[in-house]
Amino acid sequence: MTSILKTIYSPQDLQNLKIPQLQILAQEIREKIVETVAVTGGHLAPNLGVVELTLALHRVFNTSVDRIIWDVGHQSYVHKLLTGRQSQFGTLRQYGGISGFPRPDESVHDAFGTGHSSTSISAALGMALARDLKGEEYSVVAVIGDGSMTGGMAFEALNHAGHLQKNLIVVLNDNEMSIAPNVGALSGYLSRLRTDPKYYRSKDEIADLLHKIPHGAKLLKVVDRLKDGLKYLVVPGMFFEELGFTYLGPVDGHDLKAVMTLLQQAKSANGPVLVHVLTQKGRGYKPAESNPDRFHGVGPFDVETGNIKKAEGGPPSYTEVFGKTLVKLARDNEKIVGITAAMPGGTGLNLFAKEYPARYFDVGIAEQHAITMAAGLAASGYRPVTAIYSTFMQRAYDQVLHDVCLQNLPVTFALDRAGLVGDDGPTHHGVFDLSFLRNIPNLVIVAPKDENELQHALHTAILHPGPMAVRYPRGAGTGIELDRELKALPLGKGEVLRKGEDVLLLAVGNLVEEALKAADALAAEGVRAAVVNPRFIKPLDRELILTYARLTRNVVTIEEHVLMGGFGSAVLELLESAGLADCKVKRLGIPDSFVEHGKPGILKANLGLNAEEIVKTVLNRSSGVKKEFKFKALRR
Ligand SMILES: Cc1ncc(C[n+]2csc(CCOP(=O)(O)OP(=O)(O)O)c2C)c(N)n1
Ligand SMILES: CC(=O)[C@@H](O)[C@H](O)COP(=O)(O)O
Ligand SMILES: [Mg+2]
Repeated sequence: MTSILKTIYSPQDLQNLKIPQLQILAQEIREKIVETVAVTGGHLAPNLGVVELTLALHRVFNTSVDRIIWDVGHQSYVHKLLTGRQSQFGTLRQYGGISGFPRPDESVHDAFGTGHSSTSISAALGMALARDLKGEEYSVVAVIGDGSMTGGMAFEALNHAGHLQKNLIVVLNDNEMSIAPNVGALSGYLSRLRTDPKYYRSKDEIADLLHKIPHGAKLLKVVDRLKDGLKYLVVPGMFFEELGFTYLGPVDGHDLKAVMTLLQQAKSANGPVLVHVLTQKGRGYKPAESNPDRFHGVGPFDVETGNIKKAEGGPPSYTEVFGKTLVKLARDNEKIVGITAAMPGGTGLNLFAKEYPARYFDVGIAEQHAITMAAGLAASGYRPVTAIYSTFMQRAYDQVLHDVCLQNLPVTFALDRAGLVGDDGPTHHGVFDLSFLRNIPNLVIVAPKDENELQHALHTAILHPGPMAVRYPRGAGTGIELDRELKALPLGKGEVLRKGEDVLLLAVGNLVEEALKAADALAAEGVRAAVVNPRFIKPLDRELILTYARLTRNVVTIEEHVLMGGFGSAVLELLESAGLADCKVKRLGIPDSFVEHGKPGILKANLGLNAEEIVKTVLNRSSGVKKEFKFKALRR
């Protein structure tokens, strides 16, 4: 049988397909996504759940003019397949290939860039306002998941949109899952809408009911004369109705015809409309259906078995070491509480949740709330540990500054995924935290060089009487043996790992290992490089850094972070304050541009952030001429 998918070059090609053909197409799309993501890795389960919804959206709306904004955007693969990117689909999330998120620079059909959650309704409202100001006509649709609907921004936008009464459609894709099962009162409410038969009573049923009771007919007339008639008695989705939205649904999100009908109604309605669509995460691929959490974002896997390909017996991830250490620490300290913003698995806090359910809080996708709630707990004698990815902490800047640091409260910020995360790309690289945290008084920042130092850093943070951020990267640790006993790291003290007089290599976190490799290679070239692990980014080990800066008069800073305001900048500030402004300094890091997606190894090499590039930098600087150099890893 010829493939229908192969005949789809643009959404226009969907218009003449009949429902049975669209259903076959849905099956082909699922197969394409499964076979591709099995190789590239990516957000499998979210996409399998929105196949029919995306087809229906493209049948009812024309994305050459209408705007669809995909919240988070991790569920946009179907949309990409339907909008001219089929031939590039195999390059999904690969270096130089198409992104795993919507990107207006990739296609005119991508109306808005996303990656961080709960932005879609605000962006859609902005577009609706612009449309009306310009006197244009098109539909604006925000597609948002039930998890993303727990984010504060989504509520702020619903509140404003309901007030403005602009034409705007919000499609709520309700699969009862965030990455893990969704949490919160709203989630409970949606579940009641889904399952409680009284919410389904039709207007006719209620009319029948009223006719059966004494004076019911009179009551019916009165109610019908009210502004919104029976709606106030019977309409499901009252919460959204009260916010000023017309609520449509719930509808089975895998019933193409029903979804198209409802979207059509939404399109012709006046004012803001919320369409409640029920979908199944992972739909159509058994391993993902039965384990949607595991298949939310997944690495390469075997299609037949669903087994995820993972290097056996490799070192534990930083995340795992963090999770296990927290469990260990919590055993002796009942004041420790763990907080996640909808990422129990990703942050390793699931381990803590299992051991200490009463001291564990998943707040939903609500980083700002998580931090201020932690401040409240800390102000009441607890030791909250908030485990939030570096990139998502960007959301909570003021909460960190105003609610925690200004009051010098003992909150630990466990910043996972600090550095280049790889395939998720610019929306997710954790390369800004040092710049935005370093300037906040009272805050201590530690960047452990390996997973052993991470466990000690976490212990130190919990003992510290004020706020402390511990930043560590995505993925596997170095494989170093973990000390059995946890020890407190002396605050603001670094360590000398290699003595040398010619150049000082100052690397942050996991790049210390690259600096050591570089020092080995430099020694073979006759260059004596000192390697210092600063460990604390704030406060810096002033004495140690200045001693070696005076000795070498030649400093190279290395960080997987933007150069502006980062660690290298802190070193420059230190040198200047000590009258060493004339010391030679080269800062290696990320220039003033966003880093694309790709494997971290490729990205780091491009940025000069591996041992080989560090050596080249040092040799070229000391000789003053570009010297040929063949890198050979010597030890380690
Ligand atoms: C601000 C922010 N915090 C956390 C995340 C990580 N994250 C990505 S998708 C997701 C769950 C989204 O759930 P939902 O919106 O229901 O989409 P589904 O995957 O269920 O389709 C989370 C927590 C994020 N992208 N942005
Ligand atoms: C879409 C999103 O924000 C998350 O699913 C993210 O991709 C998870 O990243 P990790 O794979 O690093 O946990
Ligand atoms: Mg969901």
